[in-house]
Amino acid sequence: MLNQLSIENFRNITAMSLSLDEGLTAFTGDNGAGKTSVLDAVHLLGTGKPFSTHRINHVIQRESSFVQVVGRLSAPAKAILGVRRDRGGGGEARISGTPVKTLSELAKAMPLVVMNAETLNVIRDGPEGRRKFIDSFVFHVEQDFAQMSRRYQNALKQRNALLRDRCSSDDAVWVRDLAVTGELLSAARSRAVVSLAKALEGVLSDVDISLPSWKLLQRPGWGGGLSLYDALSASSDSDKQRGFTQVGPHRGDVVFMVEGSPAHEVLSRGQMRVLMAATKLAQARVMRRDTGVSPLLLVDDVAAELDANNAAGLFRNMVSDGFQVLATMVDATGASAWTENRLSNVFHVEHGTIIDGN
Ligand SMILES: Nc1ncnc2c1ncn2[C@@H]1O[C@H](COP(=O)(O)OP(=O)(O)OP(=O)(O)O)[C@@H](O)[C@H]1O
Repeated sequence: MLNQLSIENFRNITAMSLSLDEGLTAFTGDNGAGKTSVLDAVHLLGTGKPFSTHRINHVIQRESSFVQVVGRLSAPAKAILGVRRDRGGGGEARISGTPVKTLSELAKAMPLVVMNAETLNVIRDGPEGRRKFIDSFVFHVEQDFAQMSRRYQNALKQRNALLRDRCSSDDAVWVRDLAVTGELLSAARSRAVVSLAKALEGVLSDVDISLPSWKLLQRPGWGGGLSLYDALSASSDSDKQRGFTQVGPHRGDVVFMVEGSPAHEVLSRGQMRVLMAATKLAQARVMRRDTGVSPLLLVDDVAAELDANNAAGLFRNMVSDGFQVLATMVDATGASAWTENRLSNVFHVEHGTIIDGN
């Protein structure tokens, strides 16, 4: 659990220090007050990167040369996490004073699940967001996934560089590496999809969301019942002509099917967001079950994306499941009722400052 948080120079937050509790903590305030920035700063602390942008300079406060976030954890182990990023590109991340070797150490120390407009719209948006979603989930539940994924991405980069430079005669070693690591990645995604679908059934019934008959499917990124090695060989001439690798898990997808069709053809936008919010809660449940560590839920303005009943059901379940939840909302009138008065704190934010907490 995250007990204490200090943020320096993050967007419009010059300096903020907070004590946090278990259960639901709400950040309220007007548009542009700095609510999302608090959650995004926690994301920087847990992953080394903000969720709002790929460019760290965009979140470093104007006129400042660095951003820094420090958090004190009481569980799964007592630890102090600290991340500092500099405008010039430098920075460091530490866990209890020791510099981390890879940012994934932060994610293991403080696993996060993010629900925001971007993550709730992945069913409607392109496959890249869905791959990112499933991979960030697999990363937590499968030990070797990060290493395997890095090896696959490296082989892909090397082979694509050869294909681009028309030197593909030398690509055999990379094709073998792609085939081996790609099959393993795909199998890991497949296992994740099965456990996610099972947990999602539970969430839908707990929250009382009814959907027409649905399935969650993994598309591996190559077809025809071939091994990846055979698919890469079959696509080799075409890859050489086009200058890039056209088959493999980097072209895979995770698709919700509803009544036999892709969900985005059948469901309303709101229904897709509800389904995805439920899927994120399912993800949190599986992460806790499989790793023994409760993820921290960052829930950004989700009440605005869902109808009152579904929002109430989801928040009630997040809290009764025992997750620590940090959520932004314009005001907290609904939140207290949703959580049956177990709202642990409300911080009112104005101009990047907490002006009221209770
Ligand atoms: N690099 C920066 N330096 C200073 N201020 C910034 C920087 N980047 C963004 N801001 C400002 O930070 C403020 C905080 O935005 P944030 O998204 O946290 O607001 P919010 O309270 O979540 O609002 P909303 O309800 O509209 O989502 C915005 O007013 C934005 O203009």
